[in-house]
Amino acid sequence: MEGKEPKKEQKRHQQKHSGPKAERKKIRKQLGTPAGDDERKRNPKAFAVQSAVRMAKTFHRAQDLKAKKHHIPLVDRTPLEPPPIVVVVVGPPKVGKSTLIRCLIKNFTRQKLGDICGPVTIVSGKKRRLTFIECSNDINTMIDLAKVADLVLMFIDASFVFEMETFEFLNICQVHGFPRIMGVLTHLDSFRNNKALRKTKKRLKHRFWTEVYQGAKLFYLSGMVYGEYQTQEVKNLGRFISVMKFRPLVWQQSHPYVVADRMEDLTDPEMVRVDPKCDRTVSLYGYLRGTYLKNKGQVHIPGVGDFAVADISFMPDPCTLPEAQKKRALNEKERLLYAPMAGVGGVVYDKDAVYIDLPGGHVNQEQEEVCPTTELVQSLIGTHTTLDAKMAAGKVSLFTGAAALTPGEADVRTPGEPIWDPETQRERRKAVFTEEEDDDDDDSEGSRALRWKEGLQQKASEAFLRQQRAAPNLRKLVYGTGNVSVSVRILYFFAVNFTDKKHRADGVDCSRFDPDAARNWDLEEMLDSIRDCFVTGKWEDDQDAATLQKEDEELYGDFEDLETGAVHKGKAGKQKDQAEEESDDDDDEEEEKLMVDDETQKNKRLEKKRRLKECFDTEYDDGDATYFDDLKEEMQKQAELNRAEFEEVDDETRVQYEGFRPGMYVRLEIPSLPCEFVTKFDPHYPIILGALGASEGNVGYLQKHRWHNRILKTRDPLILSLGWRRFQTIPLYHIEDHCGRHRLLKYTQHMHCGATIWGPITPQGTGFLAVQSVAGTKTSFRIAATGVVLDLDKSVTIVKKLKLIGYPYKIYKNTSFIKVGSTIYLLCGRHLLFCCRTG
Ligand SMILES: Nc1nc2c(ncn2[C@@H]2O[C@H](COP(=O)(O)OP(=O)(O)OP(=O)(O)O)[C@@H](O)[C@H]2O)c(=O)[nH]1
Repeated sequence: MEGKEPKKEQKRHQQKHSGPKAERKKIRKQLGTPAGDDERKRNPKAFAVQSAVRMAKTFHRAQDLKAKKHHIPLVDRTPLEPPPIVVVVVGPPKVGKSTLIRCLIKNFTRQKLGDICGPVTIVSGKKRRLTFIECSNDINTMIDLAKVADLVLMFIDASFVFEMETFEFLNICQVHGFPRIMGVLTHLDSFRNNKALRKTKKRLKHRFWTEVYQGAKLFYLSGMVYGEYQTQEVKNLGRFISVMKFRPLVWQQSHPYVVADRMEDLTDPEMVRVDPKCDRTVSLYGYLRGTYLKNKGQVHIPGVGDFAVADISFMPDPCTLPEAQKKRALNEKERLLYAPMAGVGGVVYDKDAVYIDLPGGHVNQEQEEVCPTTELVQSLIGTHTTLDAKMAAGKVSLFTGAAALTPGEADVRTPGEPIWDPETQRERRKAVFTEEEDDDDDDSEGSRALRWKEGLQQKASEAFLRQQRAAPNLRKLVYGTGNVSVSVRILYFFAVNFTDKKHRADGVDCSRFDPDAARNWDLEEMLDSIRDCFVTGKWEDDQDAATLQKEDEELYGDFEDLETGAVHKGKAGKQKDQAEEESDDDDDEEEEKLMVDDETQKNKRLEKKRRLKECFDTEYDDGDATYFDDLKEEMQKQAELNRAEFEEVDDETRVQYEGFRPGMYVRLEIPSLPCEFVTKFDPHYPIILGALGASEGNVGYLQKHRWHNRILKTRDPLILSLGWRRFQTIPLYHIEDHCGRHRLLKYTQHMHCGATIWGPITPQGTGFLAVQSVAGTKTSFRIAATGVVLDLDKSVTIVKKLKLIGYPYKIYKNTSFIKVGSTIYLLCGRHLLFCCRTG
């Protein structure tokens, strides 16, 4: 048998079809018992509670998470044809906002759009339309757009990490209801090192999660190809947006509002010629959102004011959803794009104007190729700063890898101060966190080198213990444990204490085999000597195993099932009964009768119980449904009923009954708007029309934002954003005393305090925020305070501390009259009215 042995084919595994194991498997398959269950039964110790404290903690945590998910179900008022979803694209300047909007529009509609000017509406799918709005870094724009956003795409420049704009917008969102927020990381191609990229991604993701919620989506845009983001990444992002679900926000659901995407000046040109500053009549167009809007109401335009609407009418939808329910994707004709402010609208013919969209007219002109001859001229035109400014902005790096220093900041730059970016020619406001330094592994290298010396003694004792446990005890192995007791005291190292020295000296060497000591187990005496060592033996004189077992049976053998009334007898009991039975042969028949009676009674009882349980189940248990589900179902039914009521009626009649419903494309005519609205019109600023009520006194509750680096002073004007409005007001800060009175504060302190302001009536519980100035982006963190409306009251009593010096005029028992100037004050004994200091 040399050399090549024919290759044996491996025997394949044969599945067992019979035997106990196969039977067990079959039963498990039939019952559908999960494998874990079986393991739990087989090895109960492994699954037993190890620590009651940890168990309690885990349980509490699970319950907390469960309870957090519960919320009062909100009525779904989304109309059958909902308005386009407002996607607000936010981020610091030059982070890539316009580029992404352009890419997304191209992805959905196959059209190129040059300048992103005003809202851009597109049909993104069979049932969804999207309105993209780019948010500039003006605080007013940020505040207004946070109120109407359904989805926020938050851009973060990974090469520069977080900037103040991001946190400002997040803070605004927290106050005005929290829309869905998705992070987008750009400039990832600026990382040369893969490890640094991975670390940055991770760090930014966790920081983002802290601000938004754990697990919030963060998209990575890994680089650009020919001035655009990678097609596949844009496609994925687009897909994500098209299927995203939104939770209705309370403020948005309860207020009708329009984000205007078109504006027409209807003022008579003759009037403008005569008086260029005359009030203008303007018509604004947009999708109605939120809830139903009645004709001829009042609307507020943030930044402009309150205006009565002269006329509202609905128009044909310029960006209609596909009519028939389709199974496949949209065809080219259905991929609509509507952006009148950017000059795209197809053919629009209505009351105010006729628009004819010329295809290709809006194609990005900037992206034309730059030929080498014009490159120099182009670069000269593109220069925004002089050489001096560039020199001043230049940076020097003293050591390789060290942070670059500008001339001015060589020694005085504090964290959080604006940083000049010569590439983008702008100041960037980096957000600095204290914990970031802890995370930074590279920085803490030196300190880590010294840290190993901490707690040396404890570490040594732990290591010794570990070693002791792990190493096999050779003494035990060789000499056995029989006659030597060793105690090691751990606290004092190596203080081994042999307590049984004498015993040990006389001990038998168990390492040797002693043939004399071998016992002959065939002898009866030898067996007798160990007979009582077992369970069945007689351990002690008065404790025989057999008698003990008997006693146990007598004690615990009998028991009565209190539910069914049946009596179970132990073995001993039964034997006793048998003896009795034998003696009472005559009563047998009677007993049989009784037994039958017992049986029928038991059955009756069981039947009664079963019926009661059924009744209980039908009343309280509705399968797996809970109260929450019932509530939701009820709301759903009501919503369907409401929808069905006007389903057959045409839009004209319907509008008269229920008002304009959300999702309609409406035109609002507003007379007497200030002329600046038209003359200074900039489509990059959003125009929002929000419906509202009347003005009155208003009291708010306020806390200074911990990031704002100045304290707020009573009577210093503050700009508040409350409801739809932004307005300037003079707050009075106060704090509640132990006796319930409001004491005036000169300055806000680093804690919660009350603020009384004069402002428009807004429902209690509405959030608001305050800024000291809306101009520019100079200050580090612009949001001065955030809070919530606590109370609506015209008259509030705020007391102020007064310091008066006077002399006792008269003293009567516990009361003193003090004279300050010509006024006499009453001073009670218990200092209820005043605090008195004598001296
Ligand atoms: N290398 C690189 N460049 C990018 C990336 N994203 C954007 N850019 C470039 O950054 C520049 C600014 O992009 P924009 O889309 O205009 O940025 P923006 O946020 O709209 O800027 P503003 O409208 O001025 O606030 C463009 O030249 C882009 O090519 C990126 O991920 N990597």
